[in-house]
Amino acid sequence: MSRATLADYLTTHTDSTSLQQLVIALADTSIDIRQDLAGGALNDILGAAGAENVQGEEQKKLDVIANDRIKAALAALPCVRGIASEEEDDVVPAHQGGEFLVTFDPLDGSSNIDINSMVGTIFSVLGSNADGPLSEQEFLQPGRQQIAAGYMLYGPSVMLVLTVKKGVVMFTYDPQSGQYLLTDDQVNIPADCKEFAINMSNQRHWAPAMQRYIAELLEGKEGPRGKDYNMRWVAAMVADVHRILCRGGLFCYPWDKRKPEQAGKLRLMYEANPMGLLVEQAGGRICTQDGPILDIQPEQIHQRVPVILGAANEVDLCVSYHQS
Ligand SMILES: O=P(O)(O)OC[C@H]1O[C@](O)(COP(=O)(O)O)[C@@H](O)[C@@H]1O
Ligand SMILES: [Mg+2]
Ligand SMILES: [Mg+2]
Repeated sequence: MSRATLADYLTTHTDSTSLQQLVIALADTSIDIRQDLAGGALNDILGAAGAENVQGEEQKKLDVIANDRIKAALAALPCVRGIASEEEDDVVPAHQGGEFLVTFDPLDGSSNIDINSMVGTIFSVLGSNADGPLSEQEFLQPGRQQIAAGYMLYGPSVMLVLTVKKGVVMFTYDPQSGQYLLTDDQVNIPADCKEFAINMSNQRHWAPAMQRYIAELLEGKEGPRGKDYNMRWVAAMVADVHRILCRGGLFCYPWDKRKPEQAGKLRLMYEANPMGLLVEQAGGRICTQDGPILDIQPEQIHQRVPVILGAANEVDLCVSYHQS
């Protein structure tokens, strides 16, 4: 059976050759990151890098390696005006005449590296008409304005999942041909589900509305929801969202009272917005307890948000509990 390559898909689904080049460049970096990961301890990629990122989180060696690979690949493209990364303190200028801004989480789920479990790279593409020196202000666009978004998932197989706002498609890396080949063009998140993902160890710290919503799921058939729910938690948003794009479900990373001043754990520009565009393009929903994430006007590039995403009816119900 002959399958479309990533390049074939891009040629037929976007008129912009520069966007095509940009996505191909990101795909190419994932092949290098895959090689880094494949050697594991043999490649000396495990463990801490010995530094913290701007958000005070310990950087793993692979956070830094992946960040440097993606930064170098994007900086080489004339269409890229600037980048913002979870692992960079400030926005990084590339080419002043470039039309795209790229934000990314070079390695999501980095606590999984040392246990040889799933990780990924998440990216978002925004436009810019600005000229003159790059500013952080240009990046502060609501998620709905994204031009494209996606992720590469490094699991038993390597996958690239993409939206150019024409639905969501999944490609699987074929080591024999060295190409990403189209393996799913019918990605859809059903409105109802029987599976949820949340870090239950934080339960006692959540807002009462979130505690009530999850408690009712746990009551199963005997409770108000009248059905049993299964639970999963990979500790890498990229892998949890991938499961939801494959077989439905709900994912939450809510606000918690240990750090009341911090809106949530996940990053708006590197995680929530790109995943949000994918989820909405697949028919799902993504919200904070107050409403749609893709409508949030960002105030700064490293901003965090609480996240409730996946099956539309579950997201709506969970949000409604916070409003009563
Ligand atoms: O360890 P916790 O609190 O369950 O958090 C897991 C969450 O943290 C994250 O790993 C954060 O991502 P990074 O690895 O990019 O910092 C999410 O992917 C994931 O959902
Ligand atoms: Mg992350
Ligand atoms: Mg990361």
